[in-house]
Order: sequence, then C-alpha cells, then structure tokens
Amino acid sequence: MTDAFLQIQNLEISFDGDRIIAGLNFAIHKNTLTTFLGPSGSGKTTVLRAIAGLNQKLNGRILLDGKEIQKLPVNKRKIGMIFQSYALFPNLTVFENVAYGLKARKKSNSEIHDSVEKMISLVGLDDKINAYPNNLSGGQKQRVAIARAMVLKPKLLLLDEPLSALDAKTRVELRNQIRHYQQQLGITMLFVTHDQTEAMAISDNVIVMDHGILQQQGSPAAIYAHPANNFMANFIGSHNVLDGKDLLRLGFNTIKNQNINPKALYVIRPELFSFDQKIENALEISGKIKSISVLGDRISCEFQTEKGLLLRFERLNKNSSFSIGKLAKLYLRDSDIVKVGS
Ligand SMILES: Nc1ncnc2c1ncn2[C@@H]1O[C@H](COP(=O)(O)OP(=O)(O)OP(=O)(O)O)[C@@H](O)[C@H]1O
Repeated sequence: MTDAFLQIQNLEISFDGDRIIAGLNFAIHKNTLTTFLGPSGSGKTTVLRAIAGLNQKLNGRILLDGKEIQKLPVNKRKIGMIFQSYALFPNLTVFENVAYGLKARKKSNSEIHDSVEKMISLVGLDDKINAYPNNLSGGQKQRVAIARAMVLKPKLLLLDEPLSALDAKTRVELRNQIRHYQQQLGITMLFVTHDQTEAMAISDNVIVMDHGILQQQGSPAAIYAHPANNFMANFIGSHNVLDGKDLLRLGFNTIKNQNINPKALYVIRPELFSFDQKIENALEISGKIKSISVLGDRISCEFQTEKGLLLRFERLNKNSSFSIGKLAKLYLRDSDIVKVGS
C-alpha cells in the first residue's frame, strides 16, 4: 500500500454556530475505494463538499497528493464529483455531456473524440451516444455522469450516494461496475452511502461516521468482525449485542480465557450459531424459535432462550424445517463471541 493520498487533518465545520464536524482526521490511500458510511445527518455530504471545495468555511487541513488544497477554488482541485441526481445537461447528447469538461479545457477535437468514445464504450453506452438524457433510464443517466467525471482523469473522484435513486437490481450492477472502473483505471474514490451492504461489497476501506465524529475506519471484514464501540456494534450487521451479565446468564463463564465483564458489551454474529447440531467445545442454549424471515439465500430467526434472552441466528436457506414455536437448541463456542472495542 502506498502512502496516504488524501489526508483530512483536524477538520471542523459549523453551520449557523452549530458544529457539524468536530476535529475529523482520516487518510486514504491512492487507487483505493473508500466508502463513507453513516446514518442520515451524520455529516458525510458536508465532508465530501469540503473536500470538493463547495464549502469554504472550515478549519483544518485537506491534503491531496501531498499538497494543501483547502484554500484552492473548486476548479483547481482536480477532483471529480458525482451526485445522486446525475446533474446532466438535458439539452446535450450523451457524447456532448461527456465531452463538456474536455471542451472547457480546450482539448483538441481529435483528443476529445478519442477519449469520449472510449469512455462511453467503457460504460456500455455505445448505442446511446447520440441520445438525450430524457431518453435514458436512471442507470444509464448515472453511467453518463460517471463517464463524464472519469474522462477528466480526476486525482480523486467523490461520489455522493450515486445509486440511491436506482432500483435494487440496477444498484447492485452499477456498484460492481463502479468498483470495476475504479480498479481498471486506477482511480482513488471516496463514495458516500448510508447502505452498509453497498459499503461492504465494494470497499477497500470503510469510514463510519456518526454525529460528525469518526467512529471506526478499517476493511469491511475488520469492521464487521470487531466493532470498535457501542455505536458500531449496533450499527453494523445484525449482530446480537449483549452485555456481560447476559452472557453469564446464558452459561458462559469466560471468553477466550478472559473473565467476562458484566458491564462490557459483546457481539455475536448470527451466522456463527449452530442450530440443532452439537459442535465441540460449544455451549448448548435451549429455547424456541420466535420468528422467521426469509432473506433469499438465508433464513434469519429470532430465538427466545429459556433464560428469557432474545438471540438472532441465520442459516443458509436449504432443506430447513423451521417453524415458529419449535423447541430447539443453539450451540456456540465462546471463541465466537467478540468483546466490543477489542
Ligand atoms: N448548508 C447547511 N446549513 C445548515 N445546516 C446544514 C447545511 N448542510 C448540512 N447541514 C446540517 O449538517 C448535518 C449533516 O448533514 P449532511 O448532509 O452532511 O449529512 P449526511 O450524513 O450526508 O446525511 P444524508 O445521508 O441524509 O445525506 C445535518 O444536521 C444538516 O442538517
């Protein structure tokens, strides 16, 4: 991995006297895709706009490729931005939309033609090259916006919830394509979303924000397996979040040879339980199934334990004979329990 490419240092942003971002620090590496994840109102767009230069009132430093950029005007930052709303020019064709920035930079006609046609082809819109935005689907419009941003070879591409207006299937297709372009063209991307699955699926690195404060930064796997704090434990995945007292009630005495702290929080990923099938060194938990949700390839069940605790477990959706009220047993190894913040 190369050195930090984008660095945010002690960033502070206030609106009307309210501090929205308070002392934010993070760094991202070149040619990686980082997602900025957090609930609505957590400050994701505010930070993105500050990096792009759309929000000039700030304290702190923003460094791109080693140079301070926080005082540069938008057009001098070499940063591209893609919005949820596409922001295409309705009176220009697909070709003209994608060519717009290169024309403004006074590139030669032959260079414009070559670059634009190549980019339109990459995003799979050859047959729409002369179409107007009104005659395109939402997914096609967003491809034009992506091509228009990428053709300018930005040092950094910022994407603000680019897929939010699309249907579920198009979202998944386009997120995978964005990841593919990012890797194929070697672009550094910062992608805002409030959709965890989206963030987990495409990122090298995830930064989670809440109330303008960075909660955790790491790979999708690390964030899922080791939530850093209570917010992360509750926000990511459908973990079972239990306190130490609950674990003692279930019959666990130690976790990975450490005493359980009754006041600490612990998480159990729902896919780690074994259902009605004994496993070695595992604690048996008796109870009954309280609810069943079919998630497509998986089944997610609520399990009411005899001790009165509610757990969630998941199984692959194959040959399962589940029914609500069925008495059953779950098995869990203490090594599969993770202490929050460890
Ligand atoms: N121009 C502004 N003037 C005043 N307050 C603002 C302004 N822009 C954002 N805010 C406030 O800053 C906070 C963070 O907003 P921001 O849009 O950055 O959140 P977000 O995480 O991107 O949310 P969402 O996922 O809903 O887009 C919110 O409380 C919002 O009301």
